[in-house]
Amino acid sequence: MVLCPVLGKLLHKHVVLASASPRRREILSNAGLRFEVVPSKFKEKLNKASFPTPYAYAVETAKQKALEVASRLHQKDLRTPDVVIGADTIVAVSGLILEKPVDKQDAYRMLSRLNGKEHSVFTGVAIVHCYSKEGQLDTEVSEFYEETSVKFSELSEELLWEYIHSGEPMDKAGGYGIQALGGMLVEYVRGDFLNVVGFPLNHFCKKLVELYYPPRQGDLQRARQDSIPPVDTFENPRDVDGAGCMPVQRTAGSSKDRAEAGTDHQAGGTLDTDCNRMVGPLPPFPASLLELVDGFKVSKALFTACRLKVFDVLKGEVPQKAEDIASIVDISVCGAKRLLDVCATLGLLERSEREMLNASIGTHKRMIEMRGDGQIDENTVLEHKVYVLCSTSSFRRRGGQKTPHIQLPMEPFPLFQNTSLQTREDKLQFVGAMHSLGKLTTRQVVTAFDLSPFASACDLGGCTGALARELSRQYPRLKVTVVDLPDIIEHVFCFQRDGPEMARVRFQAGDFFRDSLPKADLYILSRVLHDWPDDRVQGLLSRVSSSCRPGAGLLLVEAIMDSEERKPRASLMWSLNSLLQTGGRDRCVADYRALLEQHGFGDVQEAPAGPGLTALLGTRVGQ
Ligand SMILES: O=c1[nH]cc([C@@H]2O[C@H](COP(=O)(O)OP(=O)(O)OP(=O)(O)O)[C@@H](O)[C@H]2O)c(=O)[nH]1
Repeated sequence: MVLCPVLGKLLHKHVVLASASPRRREILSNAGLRFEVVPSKFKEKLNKASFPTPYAYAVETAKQKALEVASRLHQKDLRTPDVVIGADTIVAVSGLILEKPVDKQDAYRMLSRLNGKEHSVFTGVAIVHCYSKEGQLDTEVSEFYEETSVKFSELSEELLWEYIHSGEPMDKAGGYGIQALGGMLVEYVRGDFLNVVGFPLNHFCKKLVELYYPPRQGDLQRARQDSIPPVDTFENPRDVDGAGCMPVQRTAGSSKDRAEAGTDHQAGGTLDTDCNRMVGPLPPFPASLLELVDGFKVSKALFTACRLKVFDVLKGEVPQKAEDIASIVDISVCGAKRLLDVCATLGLLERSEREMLNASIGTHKRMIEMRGDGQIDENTVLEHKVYVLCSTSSFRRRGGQKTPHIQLPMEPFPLFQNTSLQTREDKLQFVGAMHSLGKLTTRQVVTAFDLSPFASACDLGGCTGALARELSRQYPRLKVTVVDLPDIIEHVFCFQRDGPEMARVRFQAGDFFRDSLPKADLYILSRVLHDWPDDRVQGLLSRVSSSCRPGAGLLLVEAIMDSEERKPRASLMWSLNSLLQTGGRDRCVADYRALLEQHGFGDVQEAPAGPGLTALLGTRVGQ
């Protein structure tokens, strides 16, 4: 997993580490970077005296190491790498530069110099961007160094020799390895520890930010003025991508990078006028705002349980099973399970094994009922349009029949047939909410896996194309088709302005349950399956599967529940929500894996895809 978002910028590039150092390899791969290792053949014998400072020597050596690898790979007619990283670590003490000892005596000389003193460790780093122009190698070199101070204790001759005989000093700058036995020699370290070990990861990430998100004039001033970053308000769908709704972001990458990605803007950085403006570091995820937005669902679940007299049934403190409670209060078993799960996760019920036990809300019940009655009138239902179906009647068995599931209309996108979403304004508001919500995680979704091997993608139920836009931005060769209902596609223009990435995005109005699916190397179902009842999910996956050639991918993105379907709370709330609105449900990873495998997708991989979301990527096996 990539923790530092800027490392994601290198995710789709051919990155080469021009180093034989196992420590550098470990530091970078632990950080989530994917790269090839090609040790440099550059001989480290530059004339030290010709450099004004020790770090200038380290930086030049790092640069020469990286350039040697870049030109060797280019000449060998291998694929010219996109980025080559070189590094050189040295120790500087009393005006001397110490590199790796050549033998034990040399190690002894070095360690004796360091004994009882403070010294500096410098690592020079070169990041070389490579371009092949008409067969010629063109490079852009960025370089920096990091300094760390290290103080050795007073060490006895005996200890020094014992350490030298361990063999550890031989491949290490200054003759010691701080990360292993050599750590015992060190009294203190001031600065970046990893820099001593061989690679200043923190400074490296900062350098990438500088390269990929160069500051624009006015940013600093704006940052000072905007103590609270502006957020999407959901008020006017046209604002969603409009100016002023997101913190201003910078355009990424070198000019070549941007040209490839189709996001080139004027050098020097004028305002990024294409509308998504998600190219910079990810804006903070508005978790607490979303919690507030969804807060009414929590009280709604409580009031509903009260009105259904769930707590009365349990007041005898005799544990009851969900099935029994369902039967007593006359609701479907499926509805009871989900409502009780939510009540349990809210702490309103205690769970003992597979049974439910009333918790301590008894004495407060009147207050809850009074508030609940005031607000859950079945006609007003908290005046929230999307949640209009959530009333006690939604849980009732239809027509007194003992059906195990709630009966709900199963036409495509029932929300659009919901009486509360009849006007164009209502629909726009709903699509706008979906667009804003989707946009919060598009970047994490499209970078959860390296999708660069795919040439075409089809985002089924892709709504306004927020995900498609980000896909196109991140994968400059990818062509994306968004399929959604005509009612939704009709409103796309309200949310997407033209921009270079949109040239590779096309919209197809249609019903993915009925109409033929466009051919693609990768199909995407992002937050779609949970909206549909099981038979519809099976039908949709089977349609996708038969549209896939062997090797094609299917990317599922969903909020995942734990295997017992007891947490997280947000997923339980979503699952209850899905049941009430569309008859769907959220699932655990094993269920989604099983679904993928059942429909011919193997090698299923799993990765986080933003707050609360998980992505699963399966590959269609041969038919
Ligand atoms: O505490 C520690 N200090 C230094 C090291 C390791 O020392 C070497 C430094 O050598 P250099 O920078 O020339 O790198 P090489 O190993 O020769 O690999 P290249 O192919 O990149 O030239 C480096 O490996 C540090 O990791 C240490 O481990 N601990």
